Amino acid sequence: MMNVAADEGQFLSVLLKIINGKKTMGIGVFTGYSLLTTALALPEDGKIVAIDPDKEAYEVGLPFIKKAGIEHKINYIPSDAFPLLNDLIYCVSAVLTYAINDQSSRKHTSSCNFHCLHGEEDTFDFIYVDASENDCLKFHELALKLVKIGRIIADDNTLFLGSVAKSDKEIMEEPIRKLRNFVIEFNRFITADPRVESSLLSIGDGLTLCRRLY
Ligand SMILES: C[S@@+](CC[C@H](N)C(=O)[O-])C[C@H]1O[C@@H](n2cnc3c(N)ncnc32)[C@H](O)[C@@H]1O
Repeated sequence: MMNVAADEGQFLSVLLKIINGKKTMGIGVFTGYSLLTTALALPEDGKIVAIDPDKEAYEVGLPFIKKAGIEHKINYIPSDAFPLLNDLIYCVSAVLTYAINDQSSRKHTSSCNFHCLHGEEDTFDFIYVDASENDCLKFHELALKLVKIGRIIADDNTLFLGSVAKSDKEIMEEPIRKLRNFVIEFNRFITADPRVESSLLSIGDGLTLCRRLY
C-alpha cells in the first residue's frame, strides 16, 4: 500500500508544472523544502503565499531559496494560517497587498476585516496543506473557498506514517494514536465530499489531491 521512498518535493514540482498555475499557497513551511520545489516549478511571474508562524525555521532555509533565485516568487507570511486565511477569504485584495509589500502594510492586515467589504474567493490555482494533523479538516474547508473550481488542493500526511491502516493495538506511540484519528476522519470525509474529486497517493507520508468540482 505504501511507498514512502518517493520524493514528495519532486512530485509537487511536476504537479505544479502540469497545473501550470500562477497563484499558489503553502500552509506549513517549516524550513521550506516543499516551498523550494514548488517555487522552482512556478513560472517567473508566479507567486506562492507561504504561511507559517515559525519564522526561525523559515530563516534556516532562506539562504537556499535565495541561492536558487526564487525569492521574488515567495510571499512568506509569519502567521498562524487560520486568521490569515479568513482575511484572505473575506478581504483577499488587502492581504495580498500585505503579502507582496510585506513589512509596509503589515498593520493593515490586522484590521482589514473591518475595512474591506469584498472578498476574493476562488482565485488560487494550487494550495498545499502541510500543517497540523488535528486541523486538517478546518484547513480543507478554508482552502476550498480559496481555490478556483477545477484546481487543486494537496493535503499532506494522509497516510500518517502508515498509522491510518493499523489497529489501535498496533500503534504504541500515544501522540500518533491520538493524531491519526484526525487523519482517519479527514480521509473519510474527503472520500464522501461531493465538492471534490480526490485521490490518495502513496508518496512521502501520503498526499491527497483534491480537485474542486464546484
Ligand atoms: C511538517 S512541517 C511543514 C514541512 C514543510 N512543508 C516542508 O516541506 O519542509 C509543519 C509546519 O506547519 C506549521 N504549522 C502548524 N500549525 C500551523 C498553523 N495553524 N498555521 C500555519 N502553519 C502551521 C508548523 O510551524 C510547521 O513548521
